[in-house]
Amino acid sequence: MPKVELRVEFLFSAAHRLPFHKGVCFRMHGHNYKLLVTVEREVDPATGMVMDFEDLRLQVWEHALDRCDHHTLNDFLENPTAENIVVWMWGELAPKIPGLKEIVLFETPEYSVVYRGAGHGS
Ligand SMILES: Nc1nc2c(c(=O)[nH]1)N=C([C@H](O)[C@H](O)COP(=O)(O)OP(=O)(O)OP(=O)(O)O)CN2
Ligand SMILES: [Zn+2]
Repeated sequence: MPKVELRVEFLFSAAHRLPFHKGVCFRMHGHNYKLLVTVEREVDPATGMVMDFEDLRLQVWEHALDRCDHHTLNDFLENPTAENIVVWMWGELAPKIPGLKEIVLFETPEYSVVYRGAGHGS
């Protein structure tokens, strides 16, 4: 069966401060984050789906976003840069979501990070 990438978009809000930042991000502030989660699997011939979009949505909220949305990220990440947040999310989601392929985290509409797991790239 063909492999297809399935992607779901999420929006959440969180507060953070960057304790090692030399600029204004040292101070507590917030972002409306956008998250794109991609799963790649073979299409199930019985359902015609990689997985149900709704199942992926529920799993991402349960395993990662419920900890983040309307919370202070410094409560569980020492230095919650976008890079550290996306790596933390990967660690939470990869064991639960077979075929997790890519996570993209937008901290602002212009600034984003992409992570595909430790085995990807050099
Ligand atoms: N490589 C990284 N650089 C920066 C990060 C990061 O996580 N990784 N984070 C920040 C700050 O969190 C900062 O808040 C980023 O947003 P900012 O540039 O302040 O843009 P805002 O939209 O929040 O504010 P405006 O003043 O309205 O532009 C910095 N760098
Ligand atoms: Zn910030």
